[in-house]
Amino acid sequence: MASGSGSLMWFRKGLRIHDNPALEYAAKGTRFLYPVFVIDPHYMEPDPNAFSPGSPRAGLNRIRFLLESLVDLDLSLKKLGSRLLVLKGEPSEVLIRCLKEWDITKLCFEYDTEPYYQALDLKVKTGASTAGIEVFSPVSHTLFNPADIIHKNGGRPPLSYQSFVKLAGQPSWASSPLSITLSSLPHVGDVGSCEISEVPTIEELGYGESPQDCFSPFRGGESEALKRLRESIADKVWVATFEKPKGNPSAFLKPATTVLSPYLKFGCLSSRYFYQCLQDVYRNVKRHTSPPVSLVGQLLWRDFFYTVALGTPNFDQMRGNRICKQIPWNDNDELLATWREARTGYPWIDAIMVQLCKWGWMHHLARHSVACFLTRGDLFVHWEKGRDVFERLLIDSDWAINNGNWLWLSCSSFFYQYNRIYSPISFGKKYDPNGDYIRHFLPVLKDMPKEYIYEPWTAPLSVQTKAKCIIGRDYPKPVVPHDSESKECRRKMAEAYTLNQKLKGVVSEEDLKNSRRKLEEHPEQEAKTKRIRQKPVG
Ligand SMILES: Cc1cc2nc3c(=O)[nH]c(=O)nc-3n(C[C@H](O)[C@H](O)[C@H](O)COP(=O)(O)OP(=O)(O)OC[C@H]3O[C@@H](n4cnc5c(N)ncnc54)[C@H](O)[C@@H]3O)c2cc1C
Repeated sequence: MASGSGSLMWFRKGLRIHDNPALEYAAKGTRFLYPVFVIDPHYMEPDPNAFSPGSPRAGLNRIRFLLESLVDLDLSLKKLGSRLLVLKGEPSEVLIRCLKEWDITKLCFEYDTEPYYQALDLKVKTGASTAGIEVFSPVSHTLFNPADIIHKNGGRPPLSYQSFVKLAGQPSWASSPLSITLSSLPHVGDVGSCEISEVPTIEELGYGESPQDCFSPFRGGESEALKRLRESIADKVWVATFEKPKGNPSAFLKPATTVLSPYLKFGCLSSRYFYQCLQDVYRNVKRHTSPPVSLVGQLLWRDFFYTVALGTPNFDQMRGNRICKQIPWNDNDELLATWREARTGYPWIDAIMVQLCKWGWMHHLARHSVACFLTRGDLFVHWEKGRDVFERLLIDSDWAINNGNWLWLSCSSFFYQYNRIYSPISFGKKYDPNGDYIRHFLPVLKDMPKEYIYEPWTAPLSVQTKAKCIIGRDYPKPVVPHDSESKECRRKMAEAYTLNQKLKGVVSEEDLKNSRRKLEEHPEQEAKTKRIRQKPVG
């Protein structure tokens, strides 16, 4: 048995010292404090069969970002007289063993709305409570408590941003300053026989040399988050005039938005602290933009999706999800692979997918473009498949926000104007006529003249030869012809919407099969699909 009673602070997200109510409570009135992070092999161990380096659930960039965040947290804890205890294994088993071994009387961790954590936390809470251990699990990942908003709305989540904002009002904590610094923490007690390690390196986790083409420019950790936040808010005019969706999705040397999403995802940055800093800027300028387009408006979008996700059973799938339109998406894995592997033949789409793979982050409108292209715009592939790719590769991958935005972009929920399709050619050209973004992420096209950079298959052979890029050999021809396929997608969406209306959201498997068959039996469409599979256009 270890040296006496103490508190255990279980870090999962919330990888920070500032504004961390669970950590503060854990540190209060205790002799020993055990700050713990459990490495779940399921999340971290390499998957040799994955299409790109990483584990089954996370790409290498996000694993690296997490490890960097843990190293930074450990350093901060050390400055306060403590350290991070890293353990490995199934988290609930590891935790319950530690609680016993260290004679813990108080267990603290941030409340999490994700289904994975809801199930895990229930196991841990039950184990701890049965042993008479106090459990403190405050809501501090979001501005509001999503459960409070659902309660205020009579037990159902608000389904529009406007109604969400109205219900939410001002956050209760906003009027008093948040706890930003801690001067010291209680020591770590005896760790007994528990196997503790330092934060592992990416190599120690079993990943070989990091491939050069998978290296995000964004470093993880609270220190980096606070630095980035300070830099973002230093330009008061920029903050005051911020308006989304305005902004250039192709800006990569200096992105048009804050790139704070991965830090918010892991809780290296408190969304509440971010919110207070923005309010401070607003107080010091004559006028500023407002939700939904302002920066505070972006944080409210985040809370909106957290609230709907918590209150919607099966939020992350089409089947059994009452807010999701039932659409007979195709399961064409070949089409999916061309999209995922940046082989669609549309440089704007492929460059974005390369940025996803290399950086794990892209601008919001770039995400719009590729999500629309995969689903209702061109390929008509199921949004859940695109969601999975984003979920694994984004460094800011966030269960509620990612699913919410895929539902949105595929016109399955929240947004229903399926006639408005992003052109994979003209949309990017509007922002970047020279195609610098494409040239950077797709160097094979770097010498293609600007007239052809968005449609290289239209370049005469002499131009392709001069640019050292023959279409169909060095870079693919378009996987589908956008003009006709987008028309076809609109037709399928119209048909699916009519069916959904008829069925009022209750669709049986049989109905779905029938509707899929109807679409496939359309002779005109069948002929076209065959033509496309055999011979890509261009
Ligand atoms: C298909 C698709 C999938 C997406 N998946 C994710 C995801 O997994 N994780 C994620 O954080 N964002 C996701 N987004 C939302 C958005 O694209 C990113 O939050 C944003 O681009 C992050 O960049 P930023 O931090 O510079 O944003 P900023 O514009 O600087 O906004 C500040 C913060 O507000 C929040 N925010 C901004 N836009 C949104 C939005 N539309 N919905 C919810 N919160 C928002 C983010 O936390 C962001 O960091 C997705 C968007 C699409 C279209």
